[in-house]
Amino acid sequence: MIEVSGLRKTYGDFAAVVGSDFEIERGKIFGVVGPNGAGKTTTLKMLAGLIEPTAGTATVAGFDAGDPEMRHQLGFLPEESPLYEDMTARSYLRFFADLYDVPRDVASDRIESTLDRLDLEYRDRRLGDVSKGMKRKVAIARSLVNDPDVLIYDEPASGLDPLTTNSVLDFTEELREDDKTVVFSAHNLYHVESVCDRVVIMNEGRIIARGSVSEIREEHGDTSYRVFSDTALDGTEPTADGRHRAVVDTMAEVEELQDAAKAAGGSVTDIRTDEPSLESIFLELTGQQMPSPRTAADTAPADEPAADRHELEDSP
Ligand SMILES: Nc1ncnc2c1ncn2[C@@H]1O[C@H](COP(=O)(O)OP(=O)(O)OP(=O)(O)O)[C@@H](O)[C@H]1O
Repeated sequence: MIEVSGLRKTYGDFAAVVGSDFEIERGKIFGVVGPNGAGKTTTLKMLAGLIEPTAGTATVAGFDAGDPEMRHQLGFLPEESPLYEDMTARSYLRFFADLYDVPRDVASDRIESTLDRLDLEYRDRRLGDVSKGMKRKVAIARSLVNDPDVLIYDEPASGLDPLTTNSVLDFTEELREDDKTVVFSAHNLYHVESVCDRVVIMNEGRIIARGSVSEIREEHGDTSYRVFSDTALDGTEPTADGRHRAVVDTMAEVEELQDAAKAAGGSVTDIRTDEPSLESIFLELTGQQMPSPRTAADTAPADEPAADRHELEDSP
């Protein structure tokens, strides 16, 4: 559904996106994760045809990104989405449905069912008087008025309270059931962990990791195993409950301990796997702390871009 090859965007001698390659299948949810200034918005805007790549290609639903035909297949949610404050949710969404020439009765059903699924109250209240979370939900509903196949959401859950964040992420996940293809960006891995089929982690314009979150955990984190035996072995320490414990990094070492316990006339009684935390993976990959899960920390001001990105090996 989406194919990206060698996608690059430079501003003068500064590379916002250095050269991305990825593919997204129809009906999948794809996360673009990274700290401030990583190049997420630039990537998403190139996919949506809103900015032109310096090099490389992006194809969406068979069209070049930027082809006006592609726009009919696409719903885009910008990071900041100011709404017409004097309109109500209903009138605002009907207005956008008219712009897309959606027949009135179809639009009405679609809008009401989307707002039901988003659990949006106060549909006839002035948008200037509703909460930030409700505004975000209305902006999400707007992305769906033309029933597009592809949705591109820039930080859909950023800066929202935890309840609304969950509701927006759950809704995003549900779009898969409608066979929508969704690309969305987030500052941290928590926001994408349960929702995305695959993710790319970007830093300083580059994709630095890709796969499912569990694949990324496996590849980039240090899994360790706590092995408990009923016999003292080389490398074990006694525990308070009378057992003996060793901590090892590989399954081969676990097996060695099992063999050693057997040879000593005992056995391994328990093996616990300690998965690497998402924070440690993020820190290792990006050199930056991951913002706390689902908090307003997502709205923290952007860091300065790294200076060394000005020394481009791949300037046009
Ligand atoms: N029009 C522009 N001119 C110059 N530099 C730009 C422009 N747009 C973006 N940049 C720079 O490109 C880099 C990537 O920006 P981008 O908005 O894609 O990052 P991001 O990952 O979406 O960050 P955030 O999480 O803060 O939204 C940033 O350093 C930004 O300052």
